[in-house]
Amino acid sequence: MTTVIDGKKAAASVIEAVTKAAADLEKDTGRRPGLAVVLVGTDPASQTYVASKSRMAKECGFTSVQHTLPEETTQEALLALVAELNADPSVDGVLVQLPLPKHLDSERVIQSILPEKDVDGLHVVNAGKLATGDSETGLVSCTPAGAMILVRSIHGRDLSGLNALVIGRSNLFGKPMAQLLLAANATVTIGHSRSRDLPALARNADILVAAVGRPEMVKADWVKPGATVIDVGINRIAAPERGEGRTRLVGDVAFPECAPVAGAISPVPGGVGPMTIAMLMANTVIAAYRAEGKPAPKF
Ligand SMILES: Nc1nc(=O)c2c([nH]1)NC[C@@H]1CN(c3ccc(C(=O)N[C@@H](CCC(=O)O)C(=O)O)cc3)C=[N+]21
Repeated sequence: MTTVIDGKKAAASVIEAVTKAAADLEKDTGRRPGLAVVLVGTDPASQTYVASKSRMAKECGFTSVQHTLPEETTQEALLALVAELNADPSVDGVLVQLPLPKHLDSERVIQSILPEKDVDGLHVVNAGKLATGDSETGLVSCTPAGAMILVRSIHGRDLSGLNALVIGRSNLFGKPMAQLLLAANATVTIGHSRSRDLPALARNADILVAAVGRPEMVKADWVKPGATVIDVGINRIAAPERGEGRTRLVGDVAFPECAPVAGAISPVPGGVGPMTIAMLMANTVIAAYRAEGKPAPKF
Protein backbone atom coordinates (compact mmCIF):
# COMPACT_ATOMS: atom_id res chain seq x y z
CA MET A 1 0.00 0.00 0.00
CA THR A 2 1.15 3.50 -0.80
CA THR A 3 1.99 5.71 2.17
CA VAL A 4 0.43 9.15 1.91
CA ILE A 5 2.90 11.33 3.81
CA ASP A 6 1.09 13.42 6.41
CA GLY A 7 2.76 16.84 6.32
CA LYS A 8 0.32 18.31 8.81
CA LYS A 9 1.19 15.68 11.40
CA ALA A 10 4.94 16.03 10.78
CA ALA A 11 4.60 19.82 11.02
CA ALA A 12 2.67 19.54 14.29
CA SER A 13 5.46 17.51 15.82
CA VAL A 14 8.10 20.09 14.73
CA ILE A 15 5.90 22.86 16.16
CA GLU A 16 5.61 21.00 19.47
CA ALA A 17 9.41 20.72 19.72
CA VAL A 18 9.85 24.39 18.74
CA THR A 19 7.33 25.50 21.36
CA LYS A 20 9.17 23.56 24.05
CA ALA A 21 12.55 24.96 22.94
CA ALA A 22 11.12 28.50 23.01
CA ALA A 23 9.74 27.99 26.54
CA ASP A 24 13.10 26.60 27.72
CA LEU A 25 14.91 29.61 26.28
CA GLU A 26 12.53 32.02 27.97
CA LYS A 27 12.98 30.23 31.31
CA ASP A 28 16.73 30.43 30.87
CA THR A 29 17.21 33.95 29.56
CA GLY A 30 13.88 35.73 30.14
CA ARG A 31 13.63 36.35 26.43
CA ARG A 32 11.31 34.92 23.78
CA PRO A 33 12.36 34.25 20.21
CA GLY A 34 11.29 37.15 17.98
CA LEU A 35 10.13 36.91 14.37
CA ALA A 36 9.55 39.92 12.12
CA VAL A 37 7.59 39.34 8.92
CA VAL A 38 7.58 42.03 6.24
CA LEU A 39 4.85 42.19 3.62
CA VAL A 40 4.87 44.77 0.82
CA GLY A 41 1.63 45.29 -1.06
CA THR A 42 -1.73 43.55 -0.95
CA ASP A 43 -1.37 40.27 -2.88
CA PRO A 44 -4.12 38.12 -1.32
CA ALA A 45 -2.11 34.86 -1.35
CA SER A 46 0.83 36.61 0.34
CA GLN A 47 -1.52 38.14 2.92
CA THR A 48 -2.84 34.68 3.77
CA TYR A 49 0.65 33.16 4.10
CA VAL A 50 1.97 36.04 6.19
CA ALA A 51 -1.05 35.87 8.49
CA SER A 52 -0.52 32.15 9.07
CA LYS A 53 3.20 32.70 9.77
CA SER A 54 2.40 35.39 12.35
CA ARG A 55 -0.29 33.22 13.92
CA MET A 56 2.00 30.20 14.13
CA ALA A 57 4.78 32.33 15.67
CA LYS A 58 2.43 33.39 18.47
CA GLU A 59 1.34 29.77 19.00
CA CYS A 60 5.01 28.85 19.47
CA GLY A 61 5.37 31.51 22.16
CA PHE A 62 7.41 33.89 20.05
CA THR A 63 7.22 37.64 19.91
CA SER A 64 5.85 38.24 16.44
CA VAL A 65 5.75 41.55 14.61
CA GLN A 66 4.27 42.05 11.20
CA HIS A 67 5.24 45.07 9.08
CA THR A 68 2.83 45.75 6.25
CA LEU A 69 4.08 48.33 3.77
CA PRO A 70 2.14 49.88 0.86
CA GLU A 71 2.61 48.64 -2.71
CA GLU A 72 4.44 51.88 -3.65
CA THR A 73 7.12 51.45 -0.96
CA THR A 74 10.56 52.49 -2.22
CA GLN A 75 13.66 50.32 -2.22
CA GLU A 76 15.27 52.77 0.24
CA ALA A 77 12.35 52.56 2.68
CA LEU A 78 12.36 48.76 2.59
CA LEU A 79 16.14 48.58 3.06
CA ALA A 80 15.80 51.03 5.97
CA LEU A 81 13.21 48.78 7.64
CA VAL A 82 15.43 45.71 7.22
CA ALA A 83 18.36 47.67 8.71
CA GLU A 84 16.18 48.60 11.70
CA LEU A 85 15.17 44.94 12.21
CA ASN A 86 18.80 43.84 11.82
CA ALA A 87 19.75 46.21 14.65
CA ASP A 88 16.86 45.25 16.95
CA PRO A 89 18.06 42.73 19.56
CA SER A 90 14.49 41.52 20.22
CA VAL A 91 14.25 40.32 16.59
CA ASP A 92 15.92 36.96 15.89
CA GLY A 93 14.42 36.28 12.48
CA VAL A 94 13.53 38.55 9.56
CA LEU A 95 11.37 37.27 6.73
CA VAL A 96 10.54 39.42 3.72
CA GLN A 97 7.62 37.80 1.94
CA LEU A 98 8.27 37.09 -1.73
CA PRO A 99 7.47 37.95 -4.45
CA LEU A 100 8.00 41.70 -3.90
CA PRO A 101 6.32 44.24 -6.20
CA LYS A 102 8.19 44.48 -9.51
CA HIS A 103 9.82 47.88 -8.91
CA LEU A 104 11.77 46.45 -5.94
CA ASP A 105 15.04 44.52 -6.19
CA SER A 106 14.30 41.47 -4.05
CA GLU A 107 17.82 40.08 -4.34
CA ARG A 108 19.30 43.27 -2.81
CA VAL A 109 16.68 43.26 -0.06
CA ILE A 110 17.28 39.61 0.85
CA GLN A 111 21.06 40.05 0.84
CA SER A 112 20.70 43.04 3.22
CA ILE A 113 19.25 40.79 5.95
CA LEU A 114 21.90 39.77 8.50
CA PRO A 115 22.78 36.13 7.72
CA GLU A 116 22.19 35.15 11.36
CA LYS A 117 18.62 36.57 11.12
CA ASP A 118 17.92 35.18 7.63
CA VAL A 119 15.36 32.56 8.71
CA ASP A 120 14.46 31.99 5.03
CA GLY A 121 18.02 30.73 4.43
CA LEU A 122 18.30 32.80 1.24
CA HIS A 123 21.36 34.90 2.07
CA VAL A 124 24.45 33.86 0.07
CA VAL A 125 26.25 33.17 3.35
CA ASN A 126 23.60 30.62 4.33
CA ALA A 127 23.45 29.12 0.83
CA GLY A 128 27.25 28.82 0.93
CA LYS A 129 27.25 27.23 4.37
CA LEU A 130 24.72 24.66 3.18
CA ALA A 131 26.86 23.90 0.13
CA THR A 132 30.00 23.48 2.26
CA GLY A 133 28.30 21.46 4.99
CA ASP A 134 28.26 23.97 7.87
CA SER A 135 24.99 23.13 9.59
CA GLU A 136 26.22 24.43 12.96
CA THR A 137 26.14 28.13 12.10
CA GLY A 138 24.04 28.34 8.91
CA LEU A 139 20.27 28.48 8.39
CA VAL A 140 18.63 26.23 5.79
CA SER A 141 15.84 27.44 3.53
CA CYS A 142 12.49 26.38 5.05
CA THR A 143 10.80 24.51 2.20
CA PRO A 144 13.74 22.20 1.40
CA ALA A 145 14.39 21.68 5.11
CA GLY A 146 10.74 20.67 5.53
CA ALA A 147 10.73 18.45 2.43
CA MET A 148 13.85 16.74 3.78
CA ILE A 149 12.09 15.86 7.04
CA LEU A 150 9.37 14.18 4.97
CA VAL A 151 12.03 12.23 3.04
CA ARG A 152 13.64 11.19 6.35
CA SER A 153 10.26 9.98 7.64
CA ILE A 154 10.39 7.32 4.91
CA HIS A 155 14.11 6.60 4.42
CA GLY A 156 15.84 7.69 7.63
CA ARG A 157 18.90 9.95 7.65
CA ASP A 158 21.15 7.98 5.32
CA LEU A 159 20.19 7.92 1.65
CA SER A 160 23.27 5.98 0.50
CA GLY A 161 22.66 4.14 -2.76
CA LEU A 162 19.41 5.96 -3.55
CA ASN A 163 18.94 8.02 -6.72
CA ALA A 164 17.21 11.36 -6.17
CA LEU A 165 15.87 13.66 -8.88
CA VAL A 166 14.98 17.25 -8.04
CA ILE A 167 12.96 18.88 -10.80
CA GLY A 168 13.55 22.64 -10.52
CA ARG A 169 16.74 24.63 -9.97
CA SER A 170 15.70 27.76 -8.09
CA ASN A 171 17.79 29.31 -5.34
CA LEU A 172 14.67 29.19 -3.18
CA PHE A 173 14.15 25.45 -3.48
CA GLY A 174 15.82 23.26 -6.12
CA LYS A 175 19.45 24.05 -5.36
CA PRO A 176 19.21 23.82 -1.55
CA MET A 177 17.08 20.65 -1.81
CA ALA A 178 19.77 19.04 -3.97
CA GLN A 179 22.41 20.03 -1.39
CA LEU A 180 20.43 18.47 1.46
CA LEU A 181 19.91 15.21 -0.45
CA LEU A 182 23.60 15.12 -1.35
CA ALA A 183 24.61 15.74 2.27
CA ALA A 184 22.49 12.69 3.17
CA ASN A 185 24.50 10.61 0.64
CA ALA A 186 21.88 10.38 -2.12
CA THR A 187 23.02 10.33 -5.75
CA VAL A 188 21.47 13.57 -6.92
CA THR A 189 20.32 14.80 -10.32
CA ILE A 190 18.83 18.26 -10.87
CA GLY A 191 16.41 18.32 -13.79
CA HIS A 192 14.88 21.42 -15.37
CA SER A 193 13.15 22.81 -18.45
CA ARG A 194 16.23 22.28 -20.61
CA SER A 195 16.84 18.68 -19.54
CA ARG A 196 16.55 15.97 -22.17
CA ASP A 197 13.85 13.40 -21.34
CA LEU A 198 12.75 14.35 -17.83
CA PRO A 199 10.35 11.37 -17.66
CA ALA A 200 13.30 8.98 -18.17
CA LEU A 201 15.34 10.75 -15.47
CA ALA A 202 12.32 10.57 -13.18
CA ARG A 203 11.80 6.83 -13.76
CA ASN A 204 15.32 6.29 -12.47
CA ALA A 205 14.63 8.13 -9.20
CA ASP A 206 14.02 6.41 -5.87
CA ILE A 207 13.25 9.86 -4.51
CA LEU A 208 11.44 12.20 -6.91
CA VAL A 209 11.04 15.82 -5.82
CA ALA A 210 8.92 18.05 -8.06
CA ALA A 211 9.20 21.84 -7.80
CA VAL A 212 8.48 23.23 -11.23
CA GLY A 213 5.31 25.23 -10.73
CA ARG A 214 3.37 23.40 -13.46
CA PRO A 215 0.12 21.88 -12.28
CA GLU A 216 0.14 18.05 -12.34
CA MET A 217 3.11 17.82 -14.72
CA VAL A 218 4.48 14.59 -13.24
CA LYS A 219 2.45 11.66 -14.60
CA ALA A 220 2.16 8.05 -13.48
CA ASP A 221 4.63 6.79 -16.12
CA TRP A 222 7.31 9.13 -14.70
CA VAL A 223 7.26 7.36 -11.34
CA LYS A 224 9.50 4.40 -10.57
CA PRO A 225 7.31 1.78 -8.84
CA GLY A 226 7.76 2.12 -5.08
CA ALA A 227 9.52 5.52 -5.30
CA THR A 228 9.08 8.31 -2.76
CA VAL A 229 7.43 11.31 -4.42
CA ILE A 230 7.64 14.74 -2.78
CA ASP A 231 5.39 17.38 -4.33
CA VAL A 232 6.53 20.94 -3.72
CA GLY A 233 4.19 22.63 -6.20
CA ILE A 234 1.29 24.77 -5.05
CA ASN A 235 -0.93 25.67 -8.00
CA ARG A 236 -4.40 27.12 -7.79
CA ILE A 237 -6.46 25.87 -10.72
CA ALA A 238 -10.06 26.30 -11.81
CA ALA A 239 -12.45 23.73 -10.34
CA PRO A 240 -15.71 24.08 -12.27
CA GLU A 241 -16.88 20.78 -10.75
CA ARG A 242 -17.09 22.65 -7.43
CA GLY A 243 -19.22 25.38 -8.96
CA GLU A 244 -18.71 28.41 -11.11
CA GLY A 245 -15.59 30.47 -10.35
CA ARG A 246 -14.34 27.96 -7.74
CA THR A 247 -10.71 26.88 -7.52
CA ARG A 248 -8.66 24.16 -5.86
CA LEU A 249 -5.01 23.57 -5.02
CA VAL A 250 -2.99 20.98 -6.89
CA GLY A 251 0.70 20.18 -6.85
CA ASP A 252 3.19 19.55 -9.65
CA VAL A 253 2.35 15.84 -9.42
CA ALA A 254 -0.82 14.28 -10.85
CA PHE A 255 -1.64 12.75 -7.47
CA PRO A 256 -4.54 10.41 -8.34
CA GLU A 257 -2.60 8.57 -11.06
CA CYS A 258 0.87 8.69 -9.40
CA ALA A 259 -0.18 7.60 -5.90
CA PRO A 260 -0.84 3.94 -6.80
CA VAL A 261 2.63 3.64 -8.43
CA ALA A 262 4.59 5.39 -5.66
CA GLY A 263 5.70 3.78 -2.42
CA ALA A 264 5.16 7.04 -0.57
CA ILE A 265 3.81 10.38 -1.79
CA SER A 266 3.20 13.78 -0.24
CA PRO A 267 -0.16 15.39 -1.06
CA VAL A 268 -1.04 19.00 -1.86
CA PRO A 269 -2.39 20.49 0.29
CA GLY A 270 -1.24 18.85 3.51
CA GLY A 271 2.28 17.86 2.46
CA VAL A 272 5.27 20.17 2.10
CA GLY A 273 3.26 23.42 2.67
CA PRO A 274 2.67 22.96 6.41
CA MET A 275 6.32 21.88 6.83
CA THR A 276 7.51 25.18 5.32
CA ILE A 277 5.87 27.18 8.07
CA ALA A 278 7.03 24.75 10.77
CA MET A 279 10.66 25.06 9.59
CA LEU A 280 10.40 28.86 9.62
CA MET A 281 9.54 28.56 13.32
CA ALA A 282 12.38 26.08 13.81
CA ASN A 283 14.86 28.47 12.15
CA THR A 284 13.65 31.33 14.35
CA VAL A 285 14.16 29.40 17.58
CA ILE A 286 17.59 28.24 16.31
CA ALA A 287 18.55 31.87 15.58
CA ALA A 288 17.38 32.91 19.06
CA TYR A 289 19.45 30.22 20.80
CA ARG A 290 22.53 31.26 18.84
CA ALA A 291 21.89 34.93 19.62
CA GLU A 292 21.95 33.95 23.32
CA GLY A 293 25.18 32.00 22.80
CA LYS A 294 23.49 28.67 23.48
CA PRO A 295 23.74 25.44 21.50
CA ALA A 296 20.73 25.41 19.18
CA PRO A 297 18.20 22.58 19.10
CA LYS A 298 18.14 20.35 16.02
CA PHE A 299 14.99 19.46 14.11
N1 LIG B 1 10.20 34.91 1.85
C1 LIG B 1 9.34 33.92 1.60
N2 LIG B 1 9.47 32.75 2.26
C2 LIG B 1 8.60 31.72 2.03
O1 LIG B 1 8.72 30.65 2.63
C3 LIG B 1 7.54 31.94 1.10
C4 LIG B 1 7.46 33.18 0.44
N3 LIG B 1 8.36 34.14 0.70
N4 LIG B 1 6.49 33.42 -0.47
C5 LIG B 1 5.49 32.45 -0.78
C6 LIG B 1 5.94 31.03 -0.50
C7 LIG B 1 4.80 30.05 -0.35
N5 LIG B 1 4.92 29.53 0.99
C8 LIG B 1 4.02 28.64 1.56
C9 LIG B 1 3.97 28.32 2.90
C10 LIG B 1 3.02 27.47 3.42
C11 LIG B 1 2.05 26.92 2.62
C12 LIG B 1 0.99 26.04 3.21
O2 LIG B 1 0.88 25.87 4.40
N6 LIG B 1 0.12 25.43 2.36
C13 LIG B 1 -0.97 24.58 2.77
C14 LIG B 1 -2.29 25.00 2.16
C15 LIG B 1 -2.50 26.47 2.01
C16 LIG B 1 -3.80 26.82 1.32
O3 LIG B 1 -4.80 26.14 1.52
O4 LIG B 1 -3.80 27.84 0.59
C17 LIG B 1 -0.71 23.15 2.33
O5 LIG B 1 0.04 22.97 1.36
O6 LIG B 1 -1.26 22.27 2.95
C18 LIG B 1 2.08 27.20 1.29
C19 LIG B 1 3.06 28.03 0.75
C20 LIG B 1 5.96 30.13 1.62
N7 LIG B 1 6.60 30.98 0.80
